[in-house]
Amino acid sequence: MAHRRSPFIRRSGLGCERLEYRHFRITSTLMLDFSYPVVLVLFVFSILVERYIKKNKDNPAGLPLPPGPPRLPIVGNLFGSKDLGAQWLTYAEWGRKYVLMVKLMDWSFNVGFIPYGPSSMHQALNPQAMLSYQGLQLSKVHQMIRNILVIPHEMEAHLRTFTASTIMQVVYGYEMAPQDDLFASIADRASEMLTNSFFPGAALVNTFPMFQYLPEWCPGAGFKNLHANGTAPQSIVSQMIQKHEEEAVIKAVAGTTYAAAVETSSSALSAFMMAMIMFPEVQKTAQAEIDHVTGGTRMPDFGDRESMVYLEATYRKVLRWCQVTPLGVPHMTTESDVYNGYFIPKDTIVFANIWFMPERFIQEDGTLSDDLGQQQFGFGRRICVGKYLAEASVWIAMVSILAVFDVKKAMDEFGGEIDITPQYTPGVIMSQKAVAMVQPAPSSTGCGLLA
Ligand code: HEM
Repeated sequence: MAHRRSPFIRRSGLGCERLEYRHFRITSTLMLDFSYPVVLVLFVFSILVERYIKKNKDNPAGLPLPPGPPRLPIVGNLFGSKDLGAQWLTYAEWGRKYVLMVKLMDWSFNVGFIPYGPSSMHQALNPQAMLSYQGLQLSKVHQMIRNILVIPHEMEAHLRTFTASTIMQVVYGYEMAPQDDLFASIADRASEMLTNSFFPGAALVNTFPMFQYLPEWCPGAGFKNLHANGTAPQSIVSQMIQKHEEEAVIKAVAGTTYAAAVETSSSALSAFMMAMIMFPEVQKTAQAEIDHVTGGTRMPDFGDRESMVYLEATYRKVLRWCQVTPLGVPHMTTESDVYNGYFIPKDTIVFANIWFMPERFIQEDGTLSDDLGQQQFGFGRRICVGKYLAEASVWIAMVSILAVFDVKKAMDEFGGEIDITPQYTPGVIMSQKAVAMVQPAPSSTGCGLLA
């Protein structure tokens, strides 16, 4: 039976490289003695033989691979996506055609991107711990509001600084400089490389372990000094040091957390700004609710969250409307497995395309599920550990911005509104380039509320 590979299921890039490298070496030796066509035939033949032997060993029953688009020898469907900038579109199309992907979610993949034992991280980010960060989050969000007021046209930078400075404090206990922080810029460069390297087609290493190769000067390496002089504020890193975790583990956890947190949270906030520009009536209703709860005389606080139903609905809708990680985070099978009669080879990379599947909110009996739209934080035991922190940060930023500003389209030099074309960046985390402008809302006293 002809075996075709599912679009969602790709061989590990590393596995392919090893295979190609081995054959390439054989090829180059043979090229000294034979003509090119002979070498080519031998090359392809050797691959087929190796695959046949391996397939029979791992899959003695000869089960088929899940259905998928036609694939090329060696590279599989590496180049199959015609939307390399928006892979989730192609994968959604393939999903409808070939696989009901949501069912694959039930798998228990044992993916170990990072040595994830440390309980410190889970303790530091669990719902109870969130109370201890509220003061920090409020101070960071108020700083952001002041920054927006001073330099309103650098909106994206302000959103990013807000998320980065909160995370730096929580993870490293490090107070970032208000602008151009050296460590933040180094960490951002590393994060950018990481988020662009998830897809098997990407040129860079496609898994998290790259963080263990980060040079000493990257965040994660400075913690020894902090510890030595005993002045480190409480943070995930300092707690791990106190528990005598291994240095490599601390680095991996800290670096991963920073990378996982900053881009995602600021992307969600960009989507919020975009939504406020595109749906001004929603903005007005949310602002009216905020003013009703605060009386327009103070900044909103976490204690107001339960009273702001419309804002809560807006928050949930924004996160669903613009899936920050439309393909989730790829997981890799550590063993060969069989699912619904299909053979899933070891080292297969599996994507969960969560980009647009309304069906996930409908139960088998046709009624709506009580899913609150949280799939953007992943699934199963590797679900986003920073979910509660992210929710609190994104919510407080949204409510604070709306309490103080009206969000509008930016103006060009002739005073005309600049139209918005939502654009998504490729990679594992997508973000929108919102062309936004803010001005103090008439209903509030602007930054006077922060005094
Ligand atoms: C809107 C913001 C965020 C979104 C949409 C988001 C989304 C995700 C997703 C989809 C995953 C993969 C889950 C899976 O493998 O199934 C993930 C993992 C992770 N996230 Fe987040 N995240 C956000 C914010 C944060 C924050 C603020 C932190 C840290 C404070 C964080 C830390 C992590 C970590 C450490 C992992 C890896 C967990 C593991 O592999 O076990 N994330 N996130």
